[in-house]
Amino acid sequence: MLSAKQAEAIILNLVQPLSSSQDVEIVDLEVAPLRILAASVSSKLDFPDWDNSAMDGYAVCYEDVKNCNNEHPKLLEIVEEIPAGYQPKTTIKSGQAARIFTGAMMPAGADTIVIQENTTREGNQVKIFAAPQPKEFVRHRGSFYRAGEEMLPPGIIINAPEIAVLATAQCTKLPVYRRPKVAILSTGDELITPKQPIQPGQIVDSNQYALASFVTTNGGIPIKLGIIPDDCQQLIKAISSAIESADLVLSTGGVSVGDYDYVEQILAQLGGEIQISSVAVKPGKPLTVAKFANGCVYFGIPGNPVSALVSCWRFVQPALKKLSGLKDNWQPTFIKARNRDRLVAGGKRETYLWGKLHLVDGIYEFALAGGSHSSGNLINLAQTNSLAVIPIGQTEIAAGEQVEVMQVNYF
Ligand SMILES: Nc1nc2c(c(=O)[nH]1)N[C@H]1C(S)=C(S)[C@@H](COP(=O)(O)OP(=O)(O)OC[C@H]3O[C@@H](n4cnc5c(N)ncnc54)[C@H](O)[C@@H]3O)O[C@H]1N2
Ligand code: MOO
Ligand SMILES: [Mg+2]
Repeated sequence: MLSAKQAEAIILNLVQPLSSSQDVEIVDLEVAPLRILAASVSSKLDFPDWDNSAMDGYAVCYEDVKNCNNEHPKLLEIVEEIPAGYQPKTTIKSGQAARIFTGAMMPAGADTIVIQENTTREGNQVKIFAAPQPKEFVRHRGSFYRAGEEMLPPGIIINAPEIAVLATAQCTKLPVYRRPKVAILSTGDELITPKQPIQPGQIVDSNQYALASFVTTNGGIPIKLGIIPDDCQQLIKAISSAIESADLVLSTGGVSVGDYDYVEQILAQLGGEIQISSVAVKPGKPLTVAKFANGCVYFGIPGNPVSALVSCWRFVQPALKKLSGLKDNWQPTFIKARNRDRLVAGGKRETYLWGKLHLVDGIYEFALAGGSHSSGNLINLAQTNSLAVIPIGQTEIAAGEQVEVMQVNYF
């Protein structure tokens, strides 16, 4: 059986990023948060575009004030007042100063700012009590950014800092990758929607909702195709239409060895190349992955609700990230943590136990979710932010020992 790492590598190899020429839409800056930039952004202007003052004080010529101190203050004549947004008119000469405020343009002739705390004002004059450093508190033109250089590279997610940069570049419309389309279907005769009255033997299709939420919070568009009974003809119809309409397909159920588990044979029948039919992980063993000629990658995800979400976190999320145009950081984040509870595993498969990471005095601690760690128990999965990983061959990690933990992150 494939290891989790091998399966991850196969999956990342199967998925190709959206095209930076065809799969792009132009959006307004206001709706750009959490989208992925599809092209490099630059500006025709330097930043800052003119020398300006970083402090409230006086713009002076350094040579005039370089030797002054409390005993020998320097008296300068104030020839102009420069608030932010005002264009200075006067060139500062030796013996002169301009009153200036944070963010205001430096006047010609001056090269240094003296903060007002080191001065006293006497009418039209200012007394300087402390020598500044040469060019102190001047933000020089182009010192943060040179016109024409790349400001933002393609393939990054847009958050508040990037929005600030884009606004500064006056980039009010920008190219982002379209959101990946992810078709979702639940297979199983026993499934009903949360709105239907429940009969004995039936269970609510929670996977459809969980997976749609997972896709949305990972930047994709979920296309919910509903519940498909364990019937070959109906499955063939639903699966082939899913493959035609989406970049990725996620189905749950029907991938194990039961008499009604038809998904893998249907994928092969529809021309899919089966790349993975099981992975040595618990939960999630019967994960089935196929690639279709149109580029669509199909994930046949085990039906148990915990297996379904763990498979999404471990294997679908990297695929979705790569597909979406993100240039790196596709793989989950693994960290070391101190293990609060005793953890046990079967030893035959890499085991994922769900729980919460806490940061205590700068050290991560993993707290196992209470209750059953059955892959059918979705109740104690709520509030999970991480999965403890117990390697193959290991059956126990004692409380207090170090454990590797996979963080369950959203974009
Ligand atoms: N003899 C064996 N039996 C099983 C094996 C095995 O190796 N040998 N593997 C087990 C493992 S591990 C898993 S995981 C499951 C996977 O089963 P399937 O993917 O075929 O899923 P189903 O049989 O259709 O359903 C399993 C379970 O999950 C419930 N389910 C299904 N869909 C949903 C849904 N949309 N929402 C909520 N719950 C759902 C379903 O009712 C079943 O209880 O196979 C084991 N068996
Ligand atoms: O692999 Mo299954 O997901 O153990 O329950
Ligand atoms: Mg089954």
